[in-house]
Amino acid sequence: MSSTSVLPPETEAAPSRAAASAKAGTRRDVPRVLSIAGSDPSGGAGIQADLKSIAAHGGYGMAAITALTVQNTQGVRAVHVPPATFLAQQLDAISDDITIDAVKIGMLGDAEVIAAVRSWLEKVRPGVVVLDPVMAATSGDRLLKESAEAALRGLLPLADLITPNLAELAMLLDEPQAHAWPDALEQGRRLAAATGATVLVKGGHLDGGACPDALVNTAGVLSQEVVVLPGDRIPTRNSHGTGCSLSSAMATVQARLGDWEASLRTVKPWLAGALQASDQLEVGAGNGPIHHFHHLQPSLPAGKFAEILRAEAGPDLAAIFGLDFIRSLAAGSLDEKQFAYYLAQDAIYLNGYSRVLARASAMAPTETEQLFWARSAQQCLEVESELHRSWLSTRTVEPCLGPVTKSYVDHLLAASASGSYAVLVAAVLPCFWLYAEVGSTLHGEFLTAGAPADHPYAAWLRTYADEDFAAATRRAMATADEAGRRGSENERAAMVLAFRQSCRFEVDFFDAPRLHA
Ligand SMILES: Nc1ncnc2c1ncn2[C@@H]1O[C@H](COP(=O)(O)OP(=O)(O)OP(=O)(O)O)[C@@H](O)[C@H]1O
Ligand SMILES: Cc1ncc(COP(=O)(O)O)c(N)n1
Repeated sequence: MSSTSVLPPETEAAPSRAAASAKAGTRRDVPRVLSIAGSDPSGGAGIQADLKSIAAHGGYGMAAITALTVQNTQGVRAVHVPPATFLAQQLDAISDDITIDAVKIGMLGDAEVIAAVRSWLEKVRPGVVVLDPVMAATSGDRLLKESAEAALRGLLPLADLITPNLAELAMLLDEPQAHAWPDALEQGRRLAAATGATVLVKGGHLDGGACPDALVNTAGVLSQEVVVLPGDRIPTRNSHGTGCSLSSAMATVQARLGDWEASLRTVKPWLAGALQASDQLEVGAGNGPIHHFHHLQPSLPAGKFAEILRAEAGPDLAAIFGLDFIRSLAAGSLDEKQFAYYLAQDAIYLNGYSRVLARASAMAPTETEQLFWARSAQQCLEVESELHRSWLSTRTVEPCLGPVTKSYVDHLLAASASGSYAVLVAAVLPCFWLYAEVGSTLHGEFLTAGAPADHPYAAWLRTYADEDFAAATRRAMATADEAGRRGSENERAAMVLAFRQSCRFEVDFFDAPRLHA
Protein backbone atom coordinates (compact mmCIF):
# COMPACT_ATOMS: atom_id res chain seq x y z
CA MET A 1 0.00 0.00 0.00
CA SER A 2 1.16 3.49 -0.78
CA SER A 3 1.29 4.77 2.81
CA THR A 4 4.08 2.31 3.56
CA SER A 5 6.38 4.20 1.23
CA VAL A 6 5.40 7.74 2.19
CA LEU A 7 5.19 7.51 5.96
CA PRO A 8 8.27 8.88 7.71
CA PRO A 9 10.19 6.16 9.59
CA GLU A 10 9.25 7.47 13.04
CA THR A 11 5.57 6.82 12.30
CA GLU A 12 6.23 3.20 11.37
CA ALA A 13 5.16 2.11 14.83
CA ALA A 14 4.02 -1.37 15.70
CA PRO A 15 1.37 -2.20 13.13
CA SER A 16 -2.17 -2.36 14.45
CA ARG A 17 -4.27 -5.50 14.12
CA ALA A 18 -5.79 -3.99 11.00
CA ALA A 19 -2.42 -3.35 9.40
CA ALA A 20 -1.25 -6.82 10.32
CA SER A 21 -4.33 -8.31 8.71
CA ALA A 22 -3.80 -6.23 5.56
CA LYS A 23 -0.13 -7.13 5.39
CA ALA A 24 -1.01 -10.79 5.59
CA GLY A 25 -3.07 -10.14 2.46
CA THR A 26 -6.31 -11.17 4.15
CA ARG A 27 -9.32 -10.88 1.88
CA ARG A 28 -12.62 -10.80 3.68
CA ASP A 29 -15.94 -12.08 2.37
CA VAL A 30 -17.63 -9.55 4.65
CA PRO A 31 -15.10 -6.71 4.97
CA ARG A 32 -15.29 -4.44 8.00
CA VAL A 33 -15.43 -0.98 6.46
CA LEU A 34 -15.23 2.31 8.33
CA SER A 35 -16.57 5.50 6.82
CA ILE A 36 -15.14 8.72 8.21
CA ALA A 37 -17.48 11.32 6.77
CA GLY A 38 -20.20 13.88 7.37
CA SER A 39 -23.84 13.17 8.07
CA ASP A 40 -26.54 13.92 5.51
CA PRO A 41 -29.85 13.63 7.38
CA SER A 42 -31.75 13.28 4.10
CA GLY A 43 -29.90 9.98 3.61
CA GLY A 44 -28.59 10.46 0.07
CA ALA A 45 -24.95 11.38 0.67
CA GLY A 46 -22.31 11.29 3.40
CA ILE A 47 -22.28 8.65 6.12
CA GLN A 48 -25.81 7.53 5.33
CA ALA A 49 -24.99 6.83 1.67
CA ASP A 50 -21.73 5.18 2.68
CA LEU A 51 -23.40 2.72 5.04
CA LYS A 52 -25.96 1.78 2.38
CA SER A 53 -23.27 1.40 -0.22
CA ILE A 54 -21.07 -0.74 2.06
CA ALA A 55 -24.05 -2.95 2.90
CA ALA A 56 -25.07 -3.15 -0.76
CA HIS A 57 -21.63 -4.63 -1.46
CA GLY A 58 -21.78 -7.09 1.39
CA GLY A 59 -19.59 -5.23 3.86
CA TYR A 60 -20.04 -4.55 7.56
CA GLY A 61 -20.33 -0.77 7.83
CA MET A 62 -19.06 1.48 10.61
CA ALA A 63 -19.24 5.26 10.80
CA ALA A 64 -17.29 8.00 12.56
CA ILE A 65 -19.01 11.31 11.92
CA THR A 66 -16.80 14.29 11.12
CA ALA A 67 -19.55 16.87 10.69
CA LEU A 68 -23.31 17.29 10.90
CA THR A 69 -24.98 18.97 7.99
CA VAL A 70 -28.46 20.39 7.70
CA GLN A 71 -29.34 19.41 4.16
CA ASN A 72 -31.88 17.82 1.89
CA THR A 73 -31.95 17.06 -1.82
CA GLN A 74 -32.13 20.78 -2.60
CA GLY A 75 -29.11 22.04 -0.73
CA VAL A 76 -27.12 22.47 2.47
CA ARG A 77 -28.55 24.87 5.04
CA ALA A 78 -25.91 24.59 7.76
CA VAL A 79 -22.81 22.68 8.81
CA HIS A 80 -21.74 21.90 12.38
CA VAL A 81 -18.30 20.43 13.01
CA PRO A 82 -18.03 18.87 16.49
CA PRO A 83 -14.65 19.05 18.28
CA ALA A 84 -11.95 17.10 16.43
CA THR A 85 -10.86 15.56 19.74
CA PHE A 86 -14.24 13.86 19.97
CA LEU A 87 -13.79 12.41 16.48
CA ALA A 88 -10.33 11.17 17.51
CA GLN A 89 -11.93 9.37 20.46
CA GLN A 90 -14.47 7.71 18.18
CA LEU A 91 -11.75 6.55 15.82
CA ASP A 92 -9.63 5.16 18.66
CA ALA A 93 -12.60 3.39 20.19
CA ILE A 94 -13.19 1.60 16.90
CA SER A 95 -9.58 0.65 16.13
CA ASP A 96 -8.85 -0.38 19.74
CA ASP A 97 -11.47 -3.08 19.41
CA ILE A 98 -12.16 -3.89 15.76
CA THR A 99 -9.96 -4.88 12.85
CA ILE A 100 -10.72 -2.47 10.04
CA ASP A 101 -10.35 -3.93 6.55
CA ALA A 102 -10.98 -0.69 4.69
CA VAL A 103 -11.53 2.98 5.38
CA LYS A 104 -13.41 5.44 3.25
CA ILE A 105 -12.85 9.12 4.00
CA GLY A 106 -15.38 11.70 2.83
CA MET A 107 -16.33 15.16 4.09
CA LEU A 108 -13.72 16.44 6.57
CA GLY A 109 -14.92 20.01 7.05
CA ASP A 110 -11.88 21.75 8.51
CA ALA A 111 -8.15 21.47 9.18
CA GLU A 112 -8.51 20.24 12.79
CA VAL A 113 -10.60 17.28 11.63
CA ILE A 114 -8.05 16.54 8.90
CA ALA A 115 -5.23 16.59 11.48
CA ALA A 116 -7.14 14.16 13.73
CA VAL A 117 -7.81 11.76 10.85
CA ARG A 118 -4.23 12.04 9.71
CA SER A 119 -2.69 11.10 13.04
CA TRP A 120 -5.14 8.21 13.44
CA LEU A 121 -4.30 6.89 9.95
CA GLU A 122 -0.58 7.13 10.69
CA LYS A 123 -1.10 5.16 13.88
CA VAL A 124 -3.51 2.48 12.63
CA ARG A 125 -2.53 2.21 8.98
CA PRO A 126 -5.59 0.36 7.68
CA GLY A 127 -5.13 -2.03 4.76
CA VAL A 128 -7.27 -0.08 2.29
CA VAL A 129 -7.75 3.70 2.40
CA VAL A 130 -10.04 5.40 -0.10
CA LEU A 131 -10.12 9.18 0.06
CA ASP A 132 -12.99 11.05 -1.56
CA PRO A 133 -11.78 14.66 -1.37
CA VAL A 134 -15.24 16.17 -0.81
CA MET A 135 -15.25 19.94 -1.29
CA ALA A 136 -18.84 20.78 -2.12
CA ALA A 137 -22.30 19.21 -2.38
CA THR A 138 -24.03 18.64 -5.73
CA SER A 139 -25.96 21.81 -4.91
CA GLY A 140 -22.67 23.76 -4.90
CA ASP A 141 -22.59 24.42 -1.13
CA ARG A 142 -19.11 24.21 0.41
CA LEU A 143 -18.35 21.23 2.66
CA LEU A 144 -14.65 21.94 3.20
CA LYS A 145 -13.33 25.26 4.50
CA GLU A 146 -11.11 26.95 1.93
CA SER A 147 -8.46 27.29 4.65
CA ALA A 148 -8.36 23.46 4.95
CA GLU A 149 -7.46 22.76 1.31
CA ALA A 150 -3.69 22.62 2.01
CA ALA A 151 -4.25 20.20 4.90
CA LEU A 152 -6.36 17.98 2.62
CA ARG A 153 -3.54 17.92 0.06
CA GLY A 154 -1.22 16.77 2.83
CA LEU A 155 -3.50 13.83 3.58
CA LEU A 156 -3.39 12.45 0.02
CA PRO A 157 -0.21 10.33 0.32
CA LEU A 158 -1.87 8.35 3.10
CA ALA A 159 -4.54 7.12 0.68
CA ASP A 160 -4.39 4.09 -1.60
CA LEU A 161 -7.12 5.44 -3.85
CA ILE A 162 -8.20 9.07 -4.35
CA THR A 163 -11.56 9.67 -6.04
CA PRO A 164 -11.82 13.34 -7.06
CA ASN A 165 -14.43 14.76 -9.42
CA LEU A 166 -13.13 17.20 -12.03
CA ALA A 167 -13.36 20.27 -9.78
CA GLU A 168 -11.67 18.50 -6.87
CA LEU A 169 -8.93 17.17 -9.14
CA ALA A 170 -8.15 20.72 -10.28
CA MET A 171 -8.20 22.05 -6.71
CA LEU A 172 -5.84 19.35 -5.46
CA LEU A 173 -3.35 20.17 -8.23
CA ASP A 174 -3.95 23.93 -7.99
CA GLU A 175 -4.72 23.98 -11.72
CA PRO A 176 -7.72 25.09 -13.79
CA GLN A 177 -10.53 22.53 -14.09
CA ALA A 178 -10.29 20.14 -17.05
CA HIS A 179 -13.30 20.03 -19.33
CA ALA A 180 -12.06 17.48 -21.86
CA TRP A 181 -11.53 13.84 -20.81
CA PRO A 182 -7.90 13.56 -22.05
CA ASP A 183 -7.00 16.66 -19.98
CA ALA A 184 -8.68 15.12 -16.92
CA LEU A 185 -6.62 11.95 -17.41
CA GLU A 186 -3.43 14.03 -17.62
CA GLN A 187 -4.36 15.69 -14.34
CA GLY A 188 -5.06 12.26 -12.86
CA ARG A 189 -1.56 11.18 -13.89
CA ARG A 190 -0.04 14.24 -12.24
CA LEU A 191 -1.96 13.65 -9.01
CA ALA A 192 -0.95 9.97 -8.95
CA ALA A 193 2.69 10.93 -9.51
CA ALA A 194 2.59 13.57 -6.78
CA THR A 195 0.93 11.37 -4.17
CA GLY A 196 1.93 7.79 -4.99
CA ALA A 197 -1.75 6.87 -4.75
CA THR A 198 -3.97 5.40 -7.43
CA VAL A 199 -6.40 8.03 -8.73
CA LEU A 200 -9.96 7.34 -9.86
CA VAL A 201 -10.73 10.10 -12.34
CA LYS A 202 -14.52 10.49 -12.59
CA GLY A 203 -16.31 11.66 -15.70
CA GLY A 204 -19.62 12.53 -14.02
CA HIS A 205 -19.18 16.25 -14.66
CA LEU A 206 -18.17 16.03 -18.33
CA ASP A 207 -20.45 17.47 -20.99
CA GLY A 208 -22.11 15.05 -23.39
CA GLY A 209 -23.56 11.58 -23.36
CA ALA A 210 -20.49 9.69 -22.13
CA CYS A 211 -19.74 9.10 -18.48
CA PRO A 212 -16.36 7.36 -18.34
CA ASP A 213 -14.25 6.69 -15.25
CA ALA A 214 -10.56 5.83 -15.18
CA LEU A 215 -8.00 4.43 -12.78
CA VAL A 216 -4.57 6.01 -13.02
CA ASN A 217 -1.49 4.85 -11.17
CA THR A 218 2.25 5.10 -11.10
CA ALA A 219 2.97 2.30 -8.68
CA GLY A 220 2.19 -0.53 -11.10
CA VAL A 221 -0.82 -1.80 -9.18
CA LEU A 222 -2.93 -1.75 -12.36
CA SER A 223 -2.48 -3.78 -15.54
CA GLN A 224 -1.77 -0.51 -17.39
CA GLU A 225 -0.90 3.00 -16.28
CA VAL A 226 -4.43 4.14 -17.16
CA VAL A 227 -7.47 1.86 -17.22
CA VAL A 228 -10.55 3.56 -18.67
CA LEU A 229 -14.04 2.19 -18.12
CA PRO A 230 -16.42 3.73 -20.61
CA GLY A 231 -20.01 4.40 -19.58
CA ASP A 232 -23.16 6.04 -20.89
CA ARG A 233 -24.64 9.03 -19.09
CA ILE A 234 -27.93 8.07 -17.47
CA PRO A 235 -30.47 10.82 -17.93
CA THR A 236 -31.44 11.61 -14.34
CA ARG A 237 -31.16 14.49 -11.85
CA ASN A 238 -30.73 12.00 -9.03
CA SER A 239 -26.98 12.13 -8.68
CA HIS A 240 -26.91 13.22 -5.00
CA GLY A 241 -24.34 11.07 -3.25
CA THR A 242 -22.92 9.24 -6.29
CA GLY A 243 -19.36 10.23 -5.30
CA CYS A 244 -19.86 9.08 -1.68
CA SER A 245 -21.49 5.82 -2.77
CA LEU A 246 -18.83 5.07 -5.38
CA SER A 247 -15.90 5.61 -2.99
CA SER A 248 -17.35 3.51 -0.16
CA ALA A 249 -18.30 0.76 -2.61
CA MET A 250 -14.73 0.78 -3.94
CA ALA A 251 -13.33 0.49 -0.40
CA THR A 252 -15.60 -2.47 0.34
CA VAL A 253 -15.04 -4.40 -2.88
CA GLN A 254 -11.30 -3.73 -2.79
CA ALA A 255 -11.10 -5.24 0.71
CA ARG A 256 -12.67 -8.38 -0.77
CA LEU A 257 -10.93 -8.59 -4.15
CA GLY A 258 -7.63 -6.75 -3.61
CA ASP A 259 -7.73 -5.51 -7.22
CA TRP A 260 -8.71 -1.93 -8.08
CA GLU A 261 -9.65 -2.69 -11.69
CA ALA A 262 -11.84 -5.62 -10.75
CA SER A 263 -13.38 -3.48 -8.02
CA LEU A 264 -14.27 -0.67 -10.43
CA ARG A 265 -15.63 -3.19 -12.93
CA THR A 266 -17.90 -4.47 -10.17
CA VAL A 267 -18.92 -1.10 -8.80
CA LYS A 268 -19.50 0.91 -11.98
CA PRO A 269 -22.36 -1.24 -13.38
CA TRP A 270 -23.91 -1.31 -9.89
CA LEU A 271 -23.75 2.50 -9.74
CA ALA A 272 -25.30 2.76 -13.21
CA GLY A 273 -28.14 0.51 -12.01
CA ALA A 274 -28.53 2.63 -8.87
CA LEU A 275 -28.82 5.80 -10.98
CA GLN A 276 -31.20 4.09 -13.38
CA ALA A 277 -33.50 2.89 -10.58
CA SER A 278 -33.29 6.16 -8.60
CA ASP A 279 -36.69 7.39 -9.84
CA GLN A 280 -38.40 4.55 -7.98
CA LEU A 281 -37.42 6.12 -4.64
CA GLU A 282 -39.27 9.44 -5.06
CA VAL A 283 -37.16 11.21 -2.42
CA GLY A 284 -37.19 15.03 -2.45
CA ALA A 285 -37.74 17.68 -5.08
CA GLY A 286 -34.08 18.44 -5.82
CA ASN A 287 -31.20 16.16 -6.78
CA GLY A 288 -32.54 12.90 -5.38
CA PRO A 289 -30.52 9.95 -4.05
CA ILE A 290 -29.56 6.83 -5.96
CA HIS A 291 -31.15 3.43 -5.29
CA HIS A 292 -28.38 1.58 -3.44
CA PHE A 293 -30.29 -1.70 -3.21
CA HIS A 294 -31.73 -1.85 -6.71
CA HIS A 295 -29.89 -5.12 -7.28
CA LEU A 296 -31.72 -6.81 -4.42
CA GLN A 297 -35.00 -6.56 -6.22
CA PRO A 298 -34.68 -9.30 -8.78
CA SER A 299 -37.33 -8.94 -11.40
CA LEU A 300 -37.15 -12.67 -12.17
CA PRO A 301 -37.72 -15.62 -9.83
CA ALA A 302 -34.85 -18.07 -9.27
CA GLY A 303 -34.29 -20.39 -12.22
CA LYS A 304 -36.30 -18.25 -14.66
CA PHE A 305 -33.34 -16.74 -16.46
CA ALA A 306 -31.69 -20.16 -16.84
CA GLU A 307 -34.98 -21.34 -18.36
CA ILE A 308 -34.86 -18.46 -20.84
CA LEU A 309 -31.31 -19.41 -21.79
CA ARG A 310 -32.32 -23.05 -22.15
CA ALA A 311 -35.01 -22.06 -24.62
CA GLU A 312 -32.53 -19.88 -26.50
CA ALA A 313 -30.09 -22.80 -26.78
CA GLY A 314 -32.71 -25.28 -28.04
CA PRO A 315 -32.23 -24.80 -31.81
CA ASP A 316 -28.44 -24.90 -31.51
CA LEU A 317 -28.54 -28.07 -29.46
CA ALA A 318 -30.79 -29.65 -32.09
CA ALA A 319 -28.37 -28.49 -34.79
CA ILE A 320 -25.45 -30.11 -32.94
CA PHE A 321 -27.25 -33.45 -32.71
CA GLY A 322 -27.95 -33.29 -36.45
CA LEU A 323 -24.29 -32.76 -37.40
CA ASP A 324 -22.47 -35.45 -39.39
CA PHE A 325 -19.59 -35.21 -36.94
CA ILE A 326 -21.78 -36.07 -33.93
CA ARG A 327 -23.81 -38.74 -35.72
CA SER A 328 -20.76 -40.50 -37.06
CA LEU A 329 -18.91 -40.16 -33.72
CA ALA A 330 -21.86 -41.90 -32.04
CA ALA A 331 -22.05 -44.56 -34.76
CA GLY A 332 -18.30 -45.16 -34.73
CA SER A 333 -17.95 -44.30 -38.42
CA LEU A 334 -16.23 -40.92 -37.90
CA ASP A 335 -13.17 -40.37 -40.07
CA GLU A 336 -10.11 -40.56 -37.77
CA LYS A 337 -8.63 -37.47 -39.42
CA GLN A 338 -11.67 -35.44 -38.41
CA PHE A 339 -11.52 -36.78 -34.86
CA ALA A 340 -7.82 -35.86 -34.58
CA TYR A 341 -8.59 -32.37 -35.91
CA TYR A 342 -11.34 -32.02 -33.33
CA LEU A 343 -9.02 -33.07 -30.48
CA ALA A 344 -6.26 -30.69 -31.57
CA GLN A 345 -8.68 -27.76 -31.82
CA ASP A 346 -10.18 -28.69 -28.46
CA ALA A 347 -6.74 -28.48 -26.85
CA ILE A 348 -6.08 -25.05 -28.39
CA TYR A 349 -9.54 -23.86 -27.42
CA LEU A 350 -9.17 -25.01 -23.82
CA ASN A 351 -6.04 -22.96 -23.41
CA GLY A 352 -7.85 -19.77 -24.50
CA TYR A 353 -10.95 -20.71 -22.53
CA SER A 354 -8.84 -21.13 -19.40
CA ARG A 355 -7.58 -17.56 -19.72
CA VAL A 356 -11.14 -16.29 -20.11
CA LEU A 357 -12.28 -18.21 -17.02
CA ALA A 358 -9.37 -16.71 -15.09
CA ARG A 359 -10.71 -13.30 -16.08
CA ALA A 360 -14.16 -14.32 -14.78
CA SER A 361 -12.44 -15.26 -11.55
CA ALA A 362 -10.82 -11.82 -11.34
CA MET A 363 -14.20 -10.15 -11.90
CA ALA A 364 -16.26 -12.38 -9.61
CA PRO A 365 -18.20 -10.50 -6.92
CA THR A 366 -17.63 -13.12 -4.20
CA GLU A 367 -14.70 -15.26 -3.18
CA THR A 368 -16.79 -18.41 -3.67
CA GLU A 369 -17.43 -17.54 -7.32
CA GLN A 370 -13.82 -16.39 -7.71
CA LEU A 371 -12.68 -19.81 -6.54
CA PHE A 372 -15.13 -21.64 -8.81
CA TRP A 373 -13.87 -19.90 -11.96
CA ALA A 374 -10.23 -20.21 -10.90
CA ARG A 375 -10.65 -23.96 -10.36
CA SER A 376 -12.42 -24.30 -13.70
CA ALA A 377 -9.58 -22.39 -15.39
CA GLN A 378 -7.08 -24.79 -13.86
CA GLN A 379 -9.13 -27.84 -14.88
CA CYS A 380 -9.14 -26.63 -18.50
CA LEU A 381 -5.37 -26.63 -18.50
CA GLU A 382 -5.30 -30.09 -16.94
CA VAL A 383 -7.69 -31.42 -19.60
CA GLU A 384 -5.60 -29.70 -22.27
CA SER A 385 -2.42 -31.41 -21.11
CA GLU A 386 -4.27 -34.73 -20.79
CA LEU A 387 -5.39 -34.35 -24.43
CA HIS A 388 -1.78 -33.88 -25.46
CA ARG A 389 -0.48 -36.66 -23.25
CA SER A 390 -2.92 -39.38 -24.18
CA TRP A 391 -5.17 -38.54 -27.12
CA LEU A 392 -2.89 -36.47 -29.31
CA SER A 393 0.43 -38.20 -28.59
CA THR A 394 -0.46 -41.13 -30.84
CA ARG A 395 -1.89 -39.01 -33.65
CA THR A 396 -0.27 -36.84 -36.28
CA VAL A 397 -2.19 -33.63 -36.60
CA GLU A 398 -1.23 -30.09 -37.54
CA PRO A 399 -1.38 -28.06 -34.32
CA CYS A 400 -2.63 -24.94 -36.13
CA LEU A 401 -5.34 -22.60 -34.89
CA GLY A 402 -8.48 -23.30 -36.92
CA PRO A 403 -10.81 -20.48 -38.02
CA VAL A 404 -13.73 -21.52 -35.79
CA THR A 405 -11.51 -21.98 -32.75
CA LYS A 406 -10.05 -18.52 -33.32
CA SER A 407 -13.43 -16.84 -33.75
CA TYR A 408 -14.88 -18.59 -30.70
CA VAL A 409 -11.96 -17.64 -28.43
CA ASP A 410 -11.98 -14.08 -29.81
CA HIS A 411 -15.67 -13.81 -28.98
CA LEU A 412 -15.01 -14.97 -25.40
CA LEU A 413 -12.09 -12.57 -25.02
CA ALA A 414 -14.33 -9.73 -26.23
CA ALA A 415 -16.92 -10.72 -23.62
CA SER A 416 -14.19 -10.73 -20.96
CA ALA A 417 -13.29 -7.17 -21.99
CA SER A 418 -16.92 -6.00 -21.98
CA GLY A 419 -16.62 -4.90 -18.37
CA SER A 420 -19.70 -6.90 -17.41
CA TYR A 421 -19.22 -9.98 -15.26
CA ALA A 422 -22.77 -11.08 -16.12
CA VAL A 423 -22.09 -10.94 -19.87
CA LEU A 424 -18.87 -12.87 -19.44
CA VAL A 425 -20.61 -15.56 -17.39
CA ALA A 426 -23.29 -15.88 -20.10
CA ALA A 427 -20.64 -16.14 -22.82
CA VAL A 428 -18.69 -18.94 -21.12
CA LEU A 429 -21.78 -20.95 -20.18
CA PRO A 430 -22.44 -22.83 -23.47
CA CYS A 431 -19.04 -24.52 -23.34
CA PHE A 432 -20.10 -26.07 -20.04
CA TRP A 433 -23.73 -26.60 -20.80
CA LEU A 434 -23.94 -27.65 -24.44
CA TYR A 435 -20.88 -29.83 -24.08
CA ALA A 436 -22.41 -31.51 -21.01
CA GLU A 437 -25.71 -32.06 -22.88
CA VAL A 438 -23.97 -33.51 -25.92
CA GLY A 439 -21.72 -35.63 -23.70
CA SER A 440 -24.52 -37.11 -21.62
CA THR A 441 -26.64 -37.86 -24.71
CA LEU A 442 -23.76 -39.57 -26.56
CA HIS A 443 -22.77 -41.45 -23.44
CA GLY A 444 -26.38 -42.56 -22.93
CA GLU A 445 -26.62 -43.78 -26.54
CA PHE A 446 -23.34 -45.64 -26.11
CA LEU A 447 -24.62 -47.41 -22.99
CA THR A 448 -27.97 -48.20 -24.63
CA ALA A 449 -26.04 -49.87 -27.45
CA GLY A 450 -24.43 -52.09 -24.78
CA ALA A 451 -21.16 -50.10 -24.54
CA PRO A 452 -19.56 -52.07 -27.39
CA ALA A 453 -15.84 -52.47 -26.64
CA ASP A 454 -15.01 -52.60 -30.36
CA HIS A 455 -16.50 -49.13 -30.92
CA PRO A 456 -13.49 -47.13 -32.26
CA TYR A 457 -14.37 -44.17 -30.03
CA ALA A 458 -15.43 -46.17 -26.96
CA ALA A 459 -12.66 -44.71 -24.77
CA TRP A 460 -13.62 -41.17 -25.76
CA LEU A 461 -17.36 -41.71 -25.25
CA ARG A 462 -16.67 -43.03 -21.75
CA THR A 463 -15.00 -39.72 -20.79
CA TYR A 464 -18.37 -38.04 -21.20
CA ALA A 465 -19.75 -39.58 -17.99
CA ASP A 466 -17.96 -37.16 -15.70
CA GLU A 467 -20.05 -36.27 -12.64
CA ASP A 468 -17.60 -33.50 -11.60
CA PHE A 469 -18.09 -31.77 -14.94
CA ALA A 470 -21.88 -32.13 -14.64
CA ALA A 471 -21.70 -30.53 -11.17
CA ALA A 472 -19.53 -27.67 -12.48
CA THR A 473 -22.06 -27.15 -15.29
CA ARG A 474 -24.93 -26.87 -12.79
CA ARG A 475 -22.87 -24.36 -10.86
CA ALA A 476 -22.09 -22.27 -13.95
CA MET A 477 -25.79 -22.27 -14.87
CA ALA A 478 -26.80 -21.18 -11.38
CA THR A 479 -24.24 -18.35 -11.50
CA ALA A 480 -25.59 -17.16 -14.85
CA ASP A 481 -29.16 -17.42 -13.56
CA GLU A 482 -28.27 -15.31 -10.53
CA ALA A 483 -26.41 -12.71 -12.63
CA GLY A 484 -29.37 -12.52 -15.01
CA ARG A 485 -31.93 -12.13 -12.23
CA ARG A 486 -29.97 -9.34 -10.59
CA GLY A 487 -29.07 -7.55 -13.83
CA SER A 488 -30.98 -4.78 -15.57
CA GLU A 489 -33.07 -5.41 -18.70
CA ASN A 490 -30.20 -4.12 -20.81
CA GLU A 491 -27.69 -6.37 -19.11
CA ARG A 492 -29.93 -9.41 -19.54
CA ALA A 493 -30.32 -8.62 -23.22
CA ALA A 494 -26.52 -8.38 -23.55
CA MET A 495 -26.19 -11.69 -21.68
CA VAL A 496 -28.64 -13.46 -23.99
CA LEU A 497 -26.79 -12.11 -27.03
CA ALA A 498 -23.37 -13.25 -25.76
CA PHE A 499 -24.84 -16.64 -24.79
CA ARG A 500 -26.47 -17.20 -28.20
CA GLN A 501 -23.28 -16.28 -30.01
CA SER A 502 -21.36 -18.84 -27.94
CA CYS A 503 -24.06 -21.47 -28.67
CA ARG A 504 -23.63 -20.77 -32.37
CA PHE A 505 -19.86 -21.24 -32.00
CA GLU A 506 -20.47 -24.56 -30.23
CA VAL A 507 -22.36 -25.77 -33.32
CA ASP A 508 -19.63 -24.51 -35.62
CA PHE A 509 -16.94 -26.07 -33.45
CA PHE A 510 -18.45 -29.54 -33.82
CA ASP A 511 -18.91 -28.96 -37.55
CA ALA A 512 -15.38 -27.58 -38.10
CA PRO A 513 -13.64 -30.99 -38.55
CA ARG A 514 -15.90 -31.73 -41.56
CA LEU A 515 -14.94 -28.41 -43.16
CA HIS A 516 -11.33 -27.90 -42.12
CA ALA A 517 -9.69 -31.23 -41.20
N1 LIG B 1 -25.67 10.72 -15.06
C1 LIG B 1 -24.78 9.77 -14.82
N2 LIG B 1 -24.83 8.61 -15.50
C2 LIG B 1 -23.95 7.63 -15.27
N3 LIG B 1 -22.98 7.72 -14.36
C3 LIG B 1 -22.87 8.86 -13.65
C4 LIG B 1 -23.75 9.95 -13.84
N4 LIG B 1 -23.39 10.93 -13.00
C5 LIG B 1 -22.34 10.49 -12.30
N5 LIG B 1 -22.01 9.25 -12.70
C6 LIG B 1 -20.95 8.41 -12.15
O1 LIG B 1 -21.01 8.63 -10.75
C7 LIG B 1 -19.71 8.63 -10.20
C8 LIG B 1 -19.46 9.94 -9.50
O2 LIG B 1 -19.03 10.84 -10.47
P1 LIG B 1 -18.98 12.41 -10.34
O3 LIG B 1 -18.00 12.90 -11.33
O4 LIG B 1 -20.37 12.95 -10.43
O5 LIG B 1 -18.40 12.57 -8.87
P2 LIG B 1 -18.84 13.51 -7.71
O6 LIG B 1 -19.09 14.88 -8.21
O7 LIG B 1 -17.85 13.33 -6.63
O8 LIG B 1 -20.18 12.88 -7.26
P3 LIG B 1 -21.37 13.70 -6.61
O9 LIG B 1 -22.27 13.99 -7.77
O10 LIG B 1 -21.94 12.76 -5.66
O11 LIG B 1 -20.77 14.89 -5.97
C9 LIG B 1 -18.79 8.32 -11.36
O12 LIG B 1 -18.60 6.92 -11.44
C10 LIG B 1 -19.56 8.81 -12.56
O13 LIG B 1 -19.16 8.17 -13.75
C1 LIG C 1 -22.30 15.00 4.38
C2 LIG C 1 -22.06 15.08 2.93
N1 LIG C 1 -20.97 14.52 2.41
C3 LIG C 1 -20.74 14.56 1.08
C4 LIG C 1 -21.63 15.19 0.25
C5 LIG C 1 -21.33 15.25 -1.21
O1 LIG C 1 -22.23 14.50 -1.95
P1 LIG C 1 -22.96 15.13 -3.20
O2 LIG C 1 -21.91 15.88 -3.96
O3 LIG C 1 -23.45 13.98 -3.97
O4 LIG C 1 -24.05 16.01 -2.70
C6 LIG C 1 -22.79 15.78 0.83
N2 LIG C 1 -23.70 16.39 0.10
N3 LIG C 1 -22.97 15.70 2.17
